[in-house]
Amino acid sequence: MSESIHVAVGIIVNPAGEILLAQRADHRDQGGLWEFPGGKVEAGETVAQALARELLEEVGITVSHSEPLIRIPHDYADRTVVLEVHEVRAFSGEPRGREGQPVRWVAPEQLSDVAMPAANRPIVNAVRLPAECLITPPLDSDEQWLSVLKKSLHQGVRLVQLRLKELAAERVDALTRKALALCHAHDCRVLLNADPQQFAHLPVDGFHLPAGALSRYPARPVAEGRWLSASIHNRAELVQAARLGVDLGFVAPVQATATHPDATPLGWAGFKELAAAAPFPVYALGGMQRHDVTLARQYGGQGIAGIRLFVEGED
Ligand SMILES: Nc1nc2c([nH]c(=O)n2[C@H]2C[C@H](O)[C@@H](COP(=O)(O)OP(=O)(O)OP(=O)(O)O)O2)c(=O)[nH]1
Ligand SMILES: [Mg+2]
Repeated sequence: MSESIHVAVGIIVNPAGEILLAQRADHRDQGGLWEFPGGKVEAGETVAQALARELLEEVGITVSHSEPLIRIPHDYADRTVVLEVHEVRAFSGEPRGREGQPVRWVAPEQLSDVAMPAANRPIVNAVRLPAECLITPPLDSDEQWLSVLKKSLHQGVRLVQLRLKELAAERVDALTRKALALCHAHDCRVLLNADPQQFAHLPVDGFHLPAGALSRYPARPVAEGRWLSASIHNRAELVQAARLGVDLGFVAPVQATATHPDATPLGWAGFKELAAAAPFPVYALGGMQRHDVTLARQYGGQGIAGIRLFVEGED
């Protein structure tokens, strides 16, 4: 295969939280589809430099600061691209299509309805997902479990993975419904760690699959429009998760953790390698503290996840 094409892609966010899209001209590859402005990284340029140059050329804005969001390798039939996606919130100038292309602002929740190149699906997921995810602790009592959830919601969590292992189906059902009522009142999305087919009737936002379950499904077991996430500990599981078309992954353990004392930590270097290869956003899991979010982003992750993230004084 020929060498991959590095592309600097800008998620330009306005003060209302909307994202700028531009339409590719019909005669170009991916013609007629909507894209995030950007273009090829030229020899000798950093991604940030290429992005600043492309955004000035294409939409007439001057970038003051950009932050890496996600890196997506993607094979098209005729070429391989690596999209280096940065978020741009600090810029001057009013964006306009300087090459005659139509541009428009779109709310993050509406991005999934726009026709975009295939490589953009994980980018849209990364834009829509928060930087922190709570995983619920082992269940001692319903009250204790729900109180951790409430406390975390008050601290701003916007994504929760409900872990209700080894419970009877009726208990999973009842607790999930209680958690959903709390979470949705706080605009927090809910992933249920349970069999997606068995619990398809629950109005959760998505399902989470443990790594050991990935090989059990011949195809994505969750309809489009609902999230699918997976636990990933190594390259082989990452490949399985990609085969199923998961939307997000939890890579673990990044650091030593009390819940899995026998597992060998990946370290940030191991996390970085898996994050770079993942064609979807990944959270760092295992021994995370809230301030690790900066490191996780730096190493190519979407952010951090953990059971004790929002409980003060613990890791
Ligand atoms: N800019 C941009 N490119 C994307 C997106 N999604 C996606 O698959 N691509 C692909 C399409 C192209 O093969 C490649 C980007 O190249 P480009 O055509 O924008 O490059 P460029 O601005 O430097 O244009 P040119 O001067 O080479 O014509 O990446 C996206 O959201 N934004
Ligand atoms: Mg371009």
